[in-house]
Amino acid sequence: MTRIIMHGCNGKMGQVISRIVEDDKDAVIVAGIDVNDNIANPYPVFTDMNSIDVEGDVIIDFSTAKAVPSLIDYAKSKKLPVVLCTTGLNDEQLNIVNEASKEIAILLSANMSLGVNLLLNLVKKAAKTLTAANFDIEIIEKHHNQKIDAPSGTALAFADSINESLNNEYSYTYDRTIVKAKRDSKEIGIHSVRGGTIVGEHSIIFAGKDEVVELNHNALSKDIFGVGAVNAAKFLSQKSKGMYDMQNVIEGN
Ligand SMILES: NC(=O)c1ccc[n+]([C@@H]2O[C@H](COP(=O)([O-])OP(=O)(O)OC[C@H]3O[C@@H](n4cnc5c(N)ncnc54)[C@H](O)[C@@H]3O)[C@@H](O)[C@H]2O)c1
Ligand SMILES: O=C(O)C1=N[C@H](C(=O)O)CCC1
Repeated sequence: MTRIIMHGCNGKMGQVISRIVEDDKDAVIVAGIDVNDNIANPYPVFTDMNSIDVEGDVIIDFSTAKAVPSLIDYAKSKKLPVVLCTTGLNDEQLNIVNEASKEIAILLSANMSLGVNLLLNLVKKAAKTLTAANFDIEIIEKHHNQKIDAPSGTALAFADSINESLNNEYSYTYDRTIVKAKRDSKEIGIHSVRGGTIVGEHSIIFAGKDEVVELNHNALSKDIFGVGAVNAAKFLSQKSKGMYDMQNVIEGN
C-alpha cells in the first residue's frame, strides 16, 4: 500500500487524484496539504505541512511554482520522495529541485500522460529527419482559461526534447510581435492559446517546402495526468535519491 501526501489537494488536479486513489486498493492518501481548506476530503488536510502528524511514503505535488521550494525543504527534512507535477518553475526553483535530488528521489514531469511521454520520443526522430530537409518547427499549445503559466510545461518539454536531438542548436521564440524579421532557420516558435475548459492540446508542426507534418496530442480528461501521477508515486516510493521522469515509470527502471 503506497501512502500518499497530496500537496495542492484542493485544486483541480488534487481532487482528480483524490477520486482516482479512492478506487485504488494499492494506494491511499493519508494527508493533504493546501492553503485553501474549504473542501471536505476523506483524509486530514493541513494548511501548514509542518503540522502533519501521519506517516507517508511519497508526496504528489500539483500546486503552484512558488510553493515548490518550501515543499522541497519539507520533503528533504522527512526524506520523502516527491512526484513534482507543477509547471512554470523558474531557473532558481529548478535549481533547488535539482540540488534536492542529491538527497531524495524526485520525479519531475510537466506531463504525466502516456501519450505525451511517447510523443516526447517520437518528435526526436521527426526533428532529425525533417530539419535535415530544412523544415521549420513550431509548437502550439492550448489550455483552459484558469492556467497561470505560459507556455505550458509540456510545450517546453517538446521543445527541449527536439533541441536535444539537434545538438541544442535551436533557440526558442515566444512572441513574434517584438521581432520584425523573418524567422531564423534554427528557432522553435512556441505559441499559447488560453480559453474555456480546454484540458490540454499540443501540436508540433514541421513545415517544409510544399509539405507539413503535424504531431498532435489531445487530452480529453484530466484523469490521464492523475493516473500517471499515481503510477509515478507507486514507482518513486521504492526509489532512492536521484532525478527521475515518466520514461523511468513507463520502462520500469
Ligand atoms: N504534470 C502534469 O501532467 C500536469 C497536469 C495538470 C496540471 N499540471 C500543473 O499542476 C499545477 C496545478 O494545476 P491545477 O489545475 O490543479 O491548479 P489549481 O489552481 O486548481 O490547484 C492548485 C492548488 O494548489 C494550492 N496551493 C497554492 N499555493 C499553495 C501552497 N503554498 N501550499 C499548498 N497549496 C497551495 C491551491 O490552493 C490549489 O488548491 C499547475 O502548475 C499545472 O500546470 C501539471
Ligand atoms: O492544466 C494544466 O495546467 C496543465 N498543465 C501541464 C503543462 O503545463 O504542460 C500539463 C497539461 C495540463
